[in-house]
Amino acid sequence: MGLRGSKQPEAHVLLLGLDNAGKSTLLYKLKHNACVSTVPTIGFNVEMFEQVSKRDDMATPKLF
Ligand SMILES: Nc1nc2c(ncn2[C@@H]2O[C@H](COP(=O)(O)OP(=O)(O)OP(=O)(O)O)[C@@H](O)[C@H]2O)c(=O)[nH]1
Ligand SMILES: [Mg+2]
Repeated sequence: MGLRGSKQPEAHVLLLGLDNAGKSTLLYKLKHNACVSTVPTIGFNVEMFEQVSKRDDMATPKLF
């Protein structure tokens, strides 16, 4: 892991919370770096991320 040419490690992340807690908003903010209008999710949302943001990018997250 971490060696040049080696495969990036994969992670599966489960985001849980109460109804209307902001799960979808957070998911799409992280995915698209944009604040999107949401409707209550029926079932669940699945998104794939190609690369995790660098630590510095996440140091001061601004959702709104
Ligand atoms: N003030 C404030 N409102 C937020 C924040 N995050 C989300 N919201 C609002 O909360 C409401 C619900 O957000 P969602 O992301 O749809 O919540 P959810 O957890 O996915 O809801 P369900 O899919 O019904 O479980 C929306 O009106 C958002 O705009 C936040 O950090 N601050
Ligand atoms: Mg939702």
